[in-house]
Amino acid sequence: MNDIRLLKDQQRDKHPGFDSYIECSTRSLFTGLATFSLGFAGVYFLQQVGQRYLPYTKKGNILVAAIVSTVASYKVTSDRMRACQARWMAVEDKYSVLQETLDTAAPEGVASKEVGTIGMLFRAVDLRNGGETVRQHYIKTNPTDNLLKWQQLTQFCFYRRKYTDSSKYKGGKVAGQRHRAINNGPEDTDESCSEESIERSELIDDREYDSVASSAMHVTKRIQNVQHVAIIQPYIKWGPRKSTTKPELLQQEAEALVRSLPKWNIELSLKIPVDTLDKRQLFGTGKLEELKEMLRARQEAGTPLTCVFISKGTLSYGQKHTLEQAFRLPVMDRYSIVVQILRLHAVSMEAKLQVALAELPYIWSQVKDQEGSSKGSGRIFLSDSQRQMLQLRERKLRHELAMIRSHRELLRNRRRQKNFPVVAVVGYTNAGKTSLIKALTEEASLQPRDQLFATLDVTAHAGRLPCKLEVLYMDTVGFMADIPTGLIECFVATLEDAMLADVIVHVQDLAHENCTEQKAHVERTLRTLMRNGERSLAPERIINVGNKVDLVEDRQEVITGAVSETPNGGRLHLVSSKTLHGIHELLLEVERKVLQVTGRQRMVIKVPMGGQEVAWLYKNAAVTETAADPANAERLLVSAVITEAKLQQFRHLFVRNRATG
Ligand SMILES: Nc1nc2c(ncn2[C@@H]2O[C@H](COP(=O)(O)OP(=O)(O)OP(=O)(O)O)[C@@H](O)[C@H]2O)c(=O)[nH]1
Ligand SMILES: [Mg+2]
Repeated sequence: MNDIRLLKDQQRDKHPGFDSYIECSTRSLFTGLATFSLGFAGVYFLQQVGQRYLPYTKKGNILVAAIVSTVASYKVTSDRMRACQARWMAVEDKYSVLQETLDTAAPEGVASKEVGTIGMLFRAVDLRNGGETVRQHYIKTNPTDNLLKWQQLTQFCFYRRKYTDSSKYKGGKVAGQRHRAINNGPEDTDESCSEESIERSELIDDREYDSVASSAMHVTKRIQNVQHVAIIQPYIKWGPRKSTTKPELLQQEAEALVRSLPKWNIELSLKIPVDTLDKRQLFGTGKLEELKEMLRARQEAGTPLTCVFISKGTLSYGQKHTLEQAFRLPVMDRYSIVVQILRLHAVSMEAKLQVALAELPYIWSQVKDQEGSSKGSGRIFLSDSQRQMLQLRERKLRHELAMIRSHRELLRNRRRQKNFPVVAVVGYTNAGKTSLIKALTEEASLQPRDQLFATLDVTAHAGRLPCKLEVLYMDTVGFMADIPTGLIECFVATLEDAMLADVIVHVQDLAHENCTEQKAHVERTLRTLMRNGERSLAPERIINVGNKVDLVEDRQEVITGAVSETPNGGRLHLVSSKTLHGIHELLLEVERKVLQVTGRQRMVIKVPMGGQEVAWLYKNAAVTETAADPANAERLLVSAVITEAKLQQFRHLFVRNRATG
């Protein structure tokens, strides 16, 4: 008995529509039974009424009634059962939109657990007829897709299974190369196929890992399907754990996170007061019932919800499980939504590896919660080999990242040798960091986007200061409050460059209602980062910039408020990266700070025409202008920005030589 219950629980976990399917089939059977009884009684009665015209015996009457009612009951039951199956299929489809995993118990033949993209289709239906049902279902649910596409997809599956069967963890470079070629399409096959890059791609494109990750977080690599999301922002109304940020603003941020994912539509957005964020079902029983009812009513009214986003940093396994059972929809938290955004926006290999590493603490915490809270059944329960896979993956990711970082260190040293002053641009996500760098450097290729975490790679962009000195602006990953530290820690290393920069520009979004809180959060994080780093957050290295001033021009109180919040008498530079208002003044300030912090000075040096001095200056200082000396035709006036050390060297090499010579 207990075994059956356990089996049922497992099925429930794997198939969210299981319960309603059982319910629906039971109803169908009873309806069939009722049809039989009523049909039998009805036909028998009619025969009795028409006895005069139907001259056969009572036994004959019973036989006719039994045949007619059996046929009717069979028809009703089978129609209803088919409807139940169709409903289950639809529910499975909705659920599996977020989970591309495939039942490991899939029968031999078409399916393999390596199949990713169409895993959800395989999962939803019986495969025993070689995928024919799948094909029918696919064509029915995707009327715009043709058979060709279906064939391509199945081929893709077969190839993937064929070439990825030799486990990536056992080596097998050739298999890996093919796997990668298939995975990324032909355009990627030209890429360098060095051992390192292949190994890194294998780490990123690991189907076995993907199935664990998608069941723990509901995240996927390829966001192809439209999602209909209900956002619920819980907030503590009273007490010491009450957030300093207004719930409306938290809710807005949650909405902005969802809007950062293409094809994700917000169908419903609510903020709900709670006593604590730690309760197993998060909300009070009455509230939970109300929410369940509301979501159900929405679904019935034709709003096709596909997931619920509870805007809390991390939900424990127990909370997630309870809420998923209650809502009958996948539930995501801030961590998993941010991971989904990061997966989407990660372009460089370093960013991809970092996102991959950022996912692991979450999966481990869910496994730990699950083991602590239940008997161990359920979706993300890990087998021993999956645990080993995760541990090995973590080690490999750390190793690869360390390699990339040592390369980054090399680049940093090279930059130092070249003596480029570095200006890091930091700030809350979406504050306009990329836009500001675009305005400062006039680099057309930069693409600011109205999305959270649009920039995930630290990139350097050359720009010229008004004195013609060349500087490097570093674009960085944005900060965000209420993101678990485990997630951001992985990106901290990319911020190392920013922390070691000569000058730090802190961009603030003046048009954002929560500007003050955002600023405080960035400063807190910077202070923590600096504590671990080599340099301090001295005020002379910081330039505070109030961006998007064009959006608040008519709201003087916003500007006055922001200016008065700037600490230690520091100035807040009001700019608009869009209209370029205030950009020139900001450049002058960057120049002033760069010269001050790096000990550089602007000077005009008289050197002999055609001498070694000019070449030396070009190599060791930033020459901004040269002109003939009006007082002496044999001399040249060289305007340069030069460090104190280089100036001493120049004096030592040329001035003393000249004096002695
Ligand atoms: N009106 C106005 N919009 C701006 C200004 N600066 C940036 N934006 C807009 O703000 C949005 C975010 O700009 P980004 O430069 O991508 O912001 P970011 O800080 O780099 O964002 P992340 O990389 O996602 O952290 C874009 O839609 C920009 O067009 C400005 O001065 N005025
Ligand atoms: Mg950016």
